[in-house]
Amino acid sequence: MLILASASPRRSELLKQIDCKFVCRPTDCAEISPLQENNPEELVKQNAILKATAAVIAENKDEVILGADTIVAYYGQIYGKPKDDDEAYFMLKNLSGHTHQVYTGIALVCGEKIYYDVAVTDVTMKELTDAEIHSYIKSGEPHGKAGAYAIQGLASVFIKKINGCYFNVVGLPLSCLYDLAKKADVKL
Ligand SMILES: Cc1cn([C@H]2C[C@H](O)[C@@H](COP(=O)(O)OP(=O)(O)OP(=O)(O)O)O2)c(=O)[nH]c1=O
Repeated sequence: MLILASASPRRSELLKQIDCKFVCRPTDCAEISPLQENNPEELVKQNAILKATAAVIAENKDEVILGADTIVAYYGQIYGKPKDDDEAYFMLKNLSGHTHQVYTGIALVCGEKIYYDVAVTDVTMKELTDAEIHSYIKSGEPHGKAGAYAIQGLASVFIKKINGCYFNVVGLPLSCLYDLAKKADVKL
């Protein structure tokens, strides 16, 4: 049985999209912050592993547990989920008119073994006016999204170009997960 160690509705939706049977088991584990680890690839890898291992139940040894973590990286800065509207404004103002990277780490815990991988996608955002940013923040969509936007939502009209996996940006790089599951000999 696959366990999704996540509260993200996006991750659930993406797993359903590939007809995967799973159960959600979100945890409240302490994550590593960008202040502790400023390498984006390392940060999402470690947090994906932390989330997956936190969901392990010792007696259920045959479970396979999936954890994931998504962040936005722009010019040496790492943006997670904005804590309030001001931080959302700061992130969107900086991302406006530029190309940034979205990193998602995925980890599969299978008994004693841990398999992991990291996907990265370049996303180019249009130049946004202050009015556009404020009206977008008012929609509430930035809340709970790394980098304060959702490519799959209202922010889709702000996206000029992407290079890499779209599903990675939404929170779960599906082709990367497929390859990792094959490596781990797990059926999705
Ligand atoms: C950039 C971007 C991020 N996101 C979301 C995906 C993730 O849910 C979220 C990043 O936060 P995460 O900390 O990766 O995940 P989460 O807190 O939502 O869920 P959990 O830790 O329980 O697994 O940002 C989008 O939905 N669309 C986007 O375009």
